[in-house]
Amino acid sequence: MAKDAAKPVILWFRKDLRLDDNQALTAAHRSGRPIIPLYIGEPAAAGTGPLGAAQAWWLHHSLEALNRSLQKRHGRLVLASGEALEVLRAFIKESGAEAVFWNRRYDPAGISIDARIKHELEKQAIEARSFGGQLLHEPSRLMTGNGTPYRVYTPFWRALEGGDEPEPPLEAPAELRLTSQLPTSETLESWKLLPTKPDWAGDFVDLWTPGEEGAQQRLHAFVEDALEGYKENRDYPARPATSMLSPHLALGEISPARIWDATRGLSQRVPAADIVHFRKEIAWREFSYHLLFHFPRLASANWNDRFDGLEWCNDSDDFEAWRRGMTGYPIVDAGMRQLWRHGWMHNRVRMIVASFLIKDLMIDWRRGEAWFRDTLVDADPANNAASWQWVAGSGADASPFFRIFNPVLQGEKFDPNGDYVKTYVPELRELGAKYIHRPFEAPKSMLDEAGITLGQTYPRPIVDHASARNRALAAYSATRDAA
Ligand SMILES: Cc1cc2nc3c(=O)[nH]c(=O)nc-3n(C[C@H](O)[C@H](O)[C@H](O)COP(=O)(O)OP(=O)(O)OC[C@H]3O[C@@H](n4cnc5c(N)ncnc54)[C@H](O)[C@@H]3O)c2cc1C
Repeated sequence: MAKDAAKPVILWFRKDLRLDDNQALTAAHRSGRPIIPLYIGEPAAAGTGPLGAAQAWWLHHSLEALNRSLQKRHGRLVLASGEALEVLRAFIKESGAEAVFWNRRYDPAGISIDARIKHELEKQAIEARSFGGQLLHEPSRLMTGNGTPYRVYTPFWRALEGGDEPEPPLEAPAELRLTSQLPTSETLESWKLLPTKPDWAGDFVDLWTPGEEGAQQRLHAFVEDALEGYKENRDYPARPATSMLSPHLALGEISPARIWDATRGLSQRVPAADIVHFRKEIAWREFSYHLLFHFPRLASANWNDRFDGLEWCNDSDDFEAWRRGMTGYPIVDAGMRQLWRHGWMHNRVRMIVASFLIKDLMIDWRRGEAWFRDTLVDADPANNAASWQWVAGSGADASPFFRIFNPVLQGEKFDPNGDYVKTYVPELRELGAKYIHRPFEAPKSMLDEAGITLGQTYPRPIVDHASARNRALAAYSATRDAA
């Protein structure tokens, strides 16, 4: 159907808060039609679920940054809240737009909302076009030889690595033709995305610069300074060794194709092993989305239903101690406090704290997943659920349940001098490396010298790891027997 080139196209931003490598934006630009850049605050009840508090902070700043980028191109972002279809219909009516373009999202709720919207708009003869770009490849692009989805990471990675290269990223259009009469926007302040009393996000700004410029800077700095040595260093939480791009990816301020592209042509300078290992992590994100897309129940149900019979303890005091970083295991407490302070946690430590919650405390992985969803600036429906299920042992290609991290040995291996612990658990700062991960074994004289009184200035362990491990293995074995 021929469309009137003077009629605007609504560019609906979602988890793609960028102008760079934005397929929907480029298509809207190339259509020659004036653009209405729109972001819709969709209510949790519409199916998308509530936005986590930490990510709400990020979203506020990211929308401001996107607005600034649009202002540089003589436009601005229009904000509206409500059910997406209703909002789009109102804007279509007001502006006379004949088309709506967006980039696809791949979480189950997003998919069903978008499918319905597309159907309804097309019924009204509105052109509704969706594009890729949140992932390197569409989740159905890579399938096993039998045409079924992958359930194991390594063959998935081989298919990704051996298949076609991702499409080269698109440059942001230098100029944009935006409608001269933009519809009225709600104010960002009225959305109340920022915490007020108390402002627990005060330290976030020390670490993060939301928005696509911040994402590009982070990528550049990582490729220049940390990619070399990534394979070895990435497991040590005290080293600034990983990209910290996850929150930027979560809201689409940078595309995976742009990141992938930045790792091309570096083989003269950076060992291939580091480049491949970094790409493999990007591929874990692809794999998580592949799983969520093909097995939507991954988000909330045990992927392996054998785990449905596992008897959880779900003790509320233990859960609270874990959330607050007061378990008496320094590496666990450091991780949980890093999460409070910066809305982010190092991957190695995420694995340790998740294992501790699930196996040492026997608390259902879904409670941990929900807490992470609320507190992580990079909360991501696919990565979060897939990773929690990976640690629990209930997921696809998961770590076996009986592989239970010892929080002391993990700390000693990956934070040998205790630098990471000392950053986030200052009350242990004066303790030497020998006992920093096991203060409960330190001689009293040494604790006195370090100003530590166990049970007062720092907690005693809330569980004994060896007994907790036996309890977990017994619970697991009972499930197996029942199966
Ligand atoms: C219990 C648990 C929960 C997690 N929840 C999330 C989450 O909500 N959001 C999230 O983005 N990641 C999650 N992860 C995965 C991982 O911890 C983070 O992606 C990573 O720490 C982000 O730091 P980075 O950007 O510096 O990673 P880098 O090491 O620089 O890796 C680059 C990118 O690759 C992807 N990536 C890296 N590791 C993984 C992984 N194990 N699984 C999937 N993708 C990965 C991320 O997109 C990351 O930004 C979780 C891991 C665990 C164990």
